Amino acid sequence: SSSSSGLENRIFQYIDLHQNEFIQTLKEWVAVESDSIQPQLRQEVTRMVELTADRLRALGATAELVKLGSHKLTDGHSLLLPPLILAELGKDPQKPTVCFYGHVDVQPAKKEDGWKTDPYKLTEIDGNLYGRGATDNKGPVLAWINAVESFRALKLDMPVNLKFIIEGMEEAGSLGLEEVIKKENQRFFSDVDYIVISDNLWLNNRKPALTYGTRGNLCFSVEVQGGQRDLHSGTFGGIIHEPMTDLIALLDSLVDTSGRILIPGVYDDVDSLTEEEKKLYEAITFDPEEHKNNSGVKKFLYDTKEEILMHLWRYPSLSIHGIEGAFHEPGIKTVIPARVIGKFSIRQVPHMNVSVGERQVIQYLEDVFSKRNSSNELKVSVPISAMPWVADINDPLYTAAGRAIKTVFGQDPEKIRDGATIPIAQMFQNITRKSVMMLPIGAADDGEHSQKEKISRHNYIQGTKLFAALFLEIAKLHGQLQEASNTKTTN
Ligand SMILES: C[C@H](N)C(=O)N[C@@H](Cc1c[nH]cn1)C(=O)O
Ligand SMILES: [Zn+2]
Ligand SMILES: [Zn+2]
Repeated sequence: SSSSSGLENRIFQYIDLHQNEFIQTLKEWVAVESDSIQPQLRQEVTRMVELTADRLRALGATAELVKLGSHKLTDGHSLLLPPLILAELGKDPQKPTVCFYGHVDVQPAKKEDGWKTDPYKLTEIDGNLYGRGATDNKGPVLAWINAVESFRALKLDMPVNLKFIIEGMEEAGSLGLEEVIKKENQRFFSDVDYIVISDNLWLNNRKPALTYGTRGNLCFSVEVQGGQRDLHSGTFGGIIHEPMTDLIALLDSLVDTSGRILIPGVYDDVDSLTEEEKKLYEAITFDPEEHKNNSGVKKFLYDTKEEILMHLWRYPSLSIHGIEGAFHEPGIKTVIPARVIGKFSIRQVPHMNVSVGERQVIQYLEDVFSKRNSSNELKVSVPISAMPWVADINDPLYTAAGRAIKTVFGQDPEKIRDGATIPIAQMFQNITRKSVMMLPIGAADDGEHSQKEKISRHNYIQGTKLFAALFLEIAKLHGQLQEASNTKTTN
């Protein structure tokens, strides 16, 4: 771009010339089925974490693998968590220290789910790189690494010190991470100035974004247990309370047809809408039609840009995700399942409280269940509770990122929130008290968690440039801040 310096142009040229190598590494990473949800794939997640640590070490970083212990599965078994990477590159006290957070685990994906390509074989079609984890989050993690690699390959001094915190359990709620952050607050995080996360998407396909808020996620497992084994529906159908019927009634009691959550008290702590906030929504560039096309559905619950964005960002939603134990194969199996587990979650918003939400939901489910006079047993558990996050957009870190975006994309960023969750964001902010920013590089149509997940070649490569430009902007900004604080002290 015309606003970039000679140094930036050299780096950008290097990145352009080496793009096929960067894509090859992404291909190798996508080939690892590092699905953190399915227990039988846990070894692959650990392998992916180790691969990432090796890559960081090849950059010259020190990378420590921190053990996170184990967690309990719904069947009562314990499973080891993959280790967490804490890595460091550079310790110059004159330079600012930027900590990058990312994850290398992925959501489950099978070809039979309806993928047109093998989800674990990165495939380029019309400039898009399809594969599980391409955008969520292996592509952005690699883009950051590629940016560092470019400085090193050109034998350029890194303008900032770097730290990396890379995990393998984000998609399962970042299990074990909070304890490490608390423990490391006085050590690993003590000299960190800024924390950057790149694990969400732009709001449209062309305009880059800076994200200052996300929703939280409170996940529930609702187990209904009848007898000890599945039964023939001809021999027992009509004379017992069926667990699945109870579960469907419970799940059906959660939201109405307009998407409103029916659990009493759920909306009590949602921030009220101010006139000032309303204006923010009016100014945002967002095309509901384009968003609808990205989703593949015929109609949204809301029509206007403002209503849609508010219901994604500042109002809670409840989604039903699945039922364990139910017969789901093709054909009919005339069975009455003995034990079924329904899974749903609430995307919480500021200033809803996680423990209050838990209590409200459990109380409501118990009330609905007791009215059914069922002889079955109900058990509700909360496997994941992730808080919503909001940051101060006026923080200097956002200024630096805005400048880097302008340099690489030639336009100012859209300042957005996101309806999804990055469990660690609010924890980082609450525990470390550092500036936290989300700087996405994926476009709105990247299809995170879907059967068409991709990152475009363009966004992957421009994203790599963006991170390189960010290092330079943070260093400049830090110099300015330092100078300003020195002048103040002298005066
Ligand atoms: C936005 C991010 N890439 C993501 O997909 N986060 C997950 C995190 C999560 C929440 N509950 C369980 N995992 C998400 O928002 O679903
Ligand atoms: Zn993610
Ligand atoms: Zn995800």
